[in-house]
Parts: sequence; structure tokens; C-alpha cells
Amino acid sequence: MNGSQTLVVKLGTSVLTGGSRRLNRAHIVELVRQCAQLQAQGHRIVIVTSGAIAAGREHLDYPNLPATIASKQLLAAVGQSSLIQLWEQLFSIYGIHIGQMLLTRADMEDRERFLNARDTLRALLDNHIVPVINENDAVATQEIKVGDNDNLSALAAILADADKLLLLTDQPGLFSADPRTDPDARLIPEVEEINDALRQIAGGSVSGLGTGGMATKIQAAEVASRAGITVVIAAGNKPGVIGDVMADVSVGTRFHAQKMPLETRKRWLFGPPPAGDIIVDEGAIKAVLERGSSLLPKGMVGVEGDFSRGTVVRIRSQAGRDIAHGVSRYNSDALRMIVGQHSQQISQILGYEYGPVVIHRDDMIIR
Ligand SMILES: Nc1ncnc2c1ncn2[C@@H]1O[C@H](COP(=O)(O)OP(=O)(O)O)[C@@H](O)[C@H]1O
Ligand SMILES: N[C@@H](CCC(=O)OP(=O)(O)O)C(=O)O
Repeated sequence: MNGSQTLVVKLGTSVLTGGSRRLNRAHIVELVRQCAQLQAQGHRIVIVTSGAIAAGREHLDYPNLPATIASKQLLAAVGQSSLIQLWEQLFSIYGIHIGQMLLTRADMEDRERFLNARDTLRALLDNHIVPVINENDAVATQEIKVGDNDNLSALAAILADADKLLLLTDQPGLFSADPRTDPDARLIPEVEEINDALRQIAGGSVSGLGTGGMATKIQAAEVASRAGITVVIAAGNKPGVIGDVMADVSVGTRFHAQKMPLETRKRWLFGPPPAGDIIVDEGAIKAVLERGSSLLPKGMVGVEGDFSRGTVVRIRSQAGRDIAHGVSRYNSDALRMIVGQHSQQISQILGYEYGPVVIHRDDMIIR
């Protein structure tokens, strides 16, 4: 549908519990209703949900546990299942299916895992299933976790190729100081640029429910806005807030998406030097350079080097000309088997497939 947008909605523990010790079902169903309405209009919605730890506490009737990481992981393991059941129940009221994705930082930093997560997310969205994402708290160690769902939602927004990221919390937006402690704090409606002065006004969470407060929301806004995604921080209990953000009605604090988003997104994928070469014919060079096409197996004439799926490789001509660099959707062994073949043959030859293209145009930088 024309004008269809992808929106990632992050709901903090503060929103899901309404500041109480239990999940506020009546409030969550209202947010689900807004999401269902937007999905019916052709938009794509991704939910990033906190609340597993709070749900675990509620489910186990507020147990007396030592203040350790293991206790939090225990609570998250118990609570995540109640939490996902709740999302499932509430979306089913509107006949919408959900798909659970539990991620860690490791899923974003390893290229192959990044691509796998991105494929799953896209497949869910293509099939009108709402992805419901949380950090995999039960297994995430200090080294591999994102640590807070604000930053996780920014990564999810990049994965989903989102237009907008909405961080719903218990305040109307970002204030000039923490409104809980400073009665003179004013709402900041627009942020053009995130700088040190702005970072300083954002404090941590004082409610004891959330993780990170406004500080992690600003970090998330920085990551997402640099990737060309508009970010809004707003109150979860503001009537019609999700629809307002989708319709660009002024609400909460809006961070402008930065320019040249595609290149920034691509750069996020790149970094290491190419791990191998894909040699292509003249037809493929024309398609890539003149028509901005993805690279298909048909245009390949050879593969050099050993690399895994998700690795950055060079596309070059038979004469050795550097054409483009891009993320290969297949490993080098698989590519050697499908050199020169039609895309329809891929699954027959390999016994599996990751789609018809070898390197997608969105994952490619022309040299
Ligand atoms: N400059 C600020 N503007 C608004 N809120 C702030 C600011 N600095 C700190 N905060 C605090 O951040 C809290 C929201 O973050 P947090 O408790 O982590 O909630 P969530 O569960 O929604 O992520 C607010 O309740 C507020 O006390
Ligand atoms: N993953 C954790 C939430 C972590 C988090 O960032 O919480 P919040 O600040 O409330 O968004 C959970 O499900 O309890």
C-alpha cells in the first residue's frame, strides 16, 4: 500500500505496569487497539516490550530473592512466558498473530546472525504478523546483552528498516530536567541534534521499575536517528499516541532523522575489508551500476576466497575492476555451486535458500 510505514513501538516497564507492581492489562489492550488500527490501514508494526522481570515478580507473587543477576534472570525466564501470552491474547482480540523474538547484542554484531534476525523480522512483517521483541534476559550475560530495551529498540528499528521509532514511557517526553525532581522542567518538543548538553539533562530511572531512564532513550534516539529513523519519546497513556506519531501530529519529543540514511545504514553493516571476491559478467555489471539492481547468481562467473554468509565481499569484473562491496547472502561454497544459475534453481541445487539474490542492493556500496 502507498504511504505504508514501519513503526517500532517500545513499551517500557513504566508503561506496562502504569507504575504499579503488576501489568496493567486494561492499559495494554488500548495500545494494542491502536496498533491493530494502524495495521488495518496497511502499516507495519513491531513491538519491543519490556516487563518480563515485572511479570515474573507478579507471577511468583513477589518472591524474596537475593539482589543478584541470577535472580533477575530467573524472574525474566518466568515472566517472559506470561508476558508473551498476554501480548498473544490481546492481539488475538483483533485477529492478529504475533511472533516472539528474543535477541541479544550478539545477534546484531555477528553478520550472519544479524541477517538471520533481519530475515525473520521481515518474513513476519510480510505475513502481517506482529513481531514482539524483548532481550533474551534469561541467557544474556553482561558481555552479550544490550542491557536496556531503549537501545534494543533502536537496533530492532534498524533490523526492521523502520521509518519511525516510538519510545513510550511514563513521562510526556524529554524534559529540560527530570520532572520528578525539578518542578521547573519543561518539555522539549523537537531535537535537531543530540549533543553533550542534551545528554546531561537526561537522568537515570528513579522509579525502580525501568532500566536506564532518559539517558538510554537518548542513546537509542542517537543510534536510530543516525540511521535515518525518526524517533519520538512520548507518554504511553496519552490517548491516540501511536496514531498521532504515525500521522506526524506533534506529540512528546521528536528527534529528526538524519540525512543520507541509506548510506549510514549500509555503513553500519560494513567495516571489515572484503573477505573474498565474486567475479561477475558484463550484464551483471550493467545491472548493478546502471539499474541499481541486486546481484543474482546468473551474473556470477566465479568466486574467490572462503567466507561465510553475511560477510562483506567484493564484486569485481573479469578484468579485475572493483565494482561494488556488499554483504553476501550465501557462503562461498554455496555460491560456487550456484554460479551462473537461475535464481529459481537455488533451492534445488543447495537444498535450501536465502532468497533469489546473492547480494541485495540495500546491502551494497558501489565503488
Ligand atoms: N530529562 C528528563 N526528562 C524526562 N524524564 C526523565 C529525565 N531524566 C530522567 N527522567 C526519568 O526517566 C524516567 C523514564 O525512564 P524509565 O524509568 O527507564 O522508564 P521506562 O520503563 O519507560 O524505560 C522518568 O520516569 C523520569 O523520572
Ligand atoms: N528486558 C527487561 C527490561 C529492560 C528495560 O530496559 O526496561 P525498561 O527501561 O522498562 O524499558 C524486561 O523485560 O524486564
